[in-house]
Amino acid sequence: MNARDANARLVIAIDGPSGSGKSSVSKEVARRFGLAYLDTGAMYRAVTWWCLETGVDLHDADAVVGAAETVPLELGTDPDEERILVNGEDVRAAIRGDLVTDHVSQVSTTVPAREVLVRMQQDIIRDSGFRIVAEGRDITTVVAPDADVRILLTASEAARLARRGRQLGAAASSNLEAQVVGRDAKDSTVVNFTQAQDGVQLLDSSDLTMEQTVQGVIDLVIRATDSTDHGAGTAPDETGADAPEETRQA
Ligand SMILES: Nc1ncnc2c1ncn2[C@@H]1O[C@H](COP(=O)(O)OP(=O)(O)OP(=O)(O)O)[C@@H](O)[C@H]1O
Ligand SMILES: Nc1ccn([C@H]2C[C@H](O)[C@@H](COP(=O)(O)O)O2)c(=O)n1
Repeated sequence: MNARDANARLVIAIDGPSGSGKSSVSKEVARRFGLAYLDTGAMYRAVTWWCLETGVDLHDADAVVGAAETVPLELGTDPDEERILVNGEDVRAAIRGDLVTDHVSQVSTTVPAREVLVRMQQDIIRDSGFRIVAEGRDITTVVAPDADVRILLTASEAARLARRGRQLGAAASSNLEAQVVGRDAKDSTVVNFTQAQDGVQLLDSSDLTMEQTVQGVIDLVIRATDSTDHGAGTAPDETGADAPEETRQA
């Protein structure tokens, strides 16, 4: 398999804790390889929003599973155009708000609800023609353990808190540490996204810029998929990233 072949299967699975850069990096990697992009965290958030909206008791596991099974969710996979509709309503902003962020772990720690969402995620990966970057907490281990490239993207707690603080700016909650570190602690009770499992490559982005992290992922993809391309570390399209390394922009 060659990552540059536009028809070849290429499933890239990326897991990691909150604020490690999964979404931003995955979207950019998807653009450069011409792949679809799946934000599985958005699915947990959308189900949480739907439960809150329809008065589902988040402590009632059966009701949460029912909501996961019936949520009228439309999720796009274009890395250039985020599309998340629930019951026809655009929920992109609402699902990132404090209310959903503070409650989402109640859905993500309901194991039978996870099973419903995992099946949906596997369907989306299949429907992409197996040409997709999927990111979350259990993609490398549960959703797509057979992915062509499996990466655990980490960053130190300090780096993740600083990034999330910068990202939210004035909108940052006084609860930021709980929203990042506390949420990871809750989610870690049902999935392991802190240690790389066998066959999963660890990429620590604590001291890397966004571009260096994107390039780090691209290098891992090329190494995993093209044995003749070791060390080339070049991206696959006409953006200039395909040029020899020394001619590319930093
Ligand atoms: N290597 C990096 N260096 C500096 N900033 C980064 C880096 N990677 C990501 N960021 C920034 O950190 C912020 C958080 O990144 P992102 O939302 O992609 O994280 P995430 O892992 O998807 O988080 P979550 O799982 O909570 O959604 C963004 O503003 C992003 O631009
Ligand atoms: N595969 C996944 C994706 C996400 N989650 C949980 C973890 C988070 O608390 C929540 C929202 O994710 P985010 O948007 O912050 O990436 O969903 C999960 O358990 N498994």
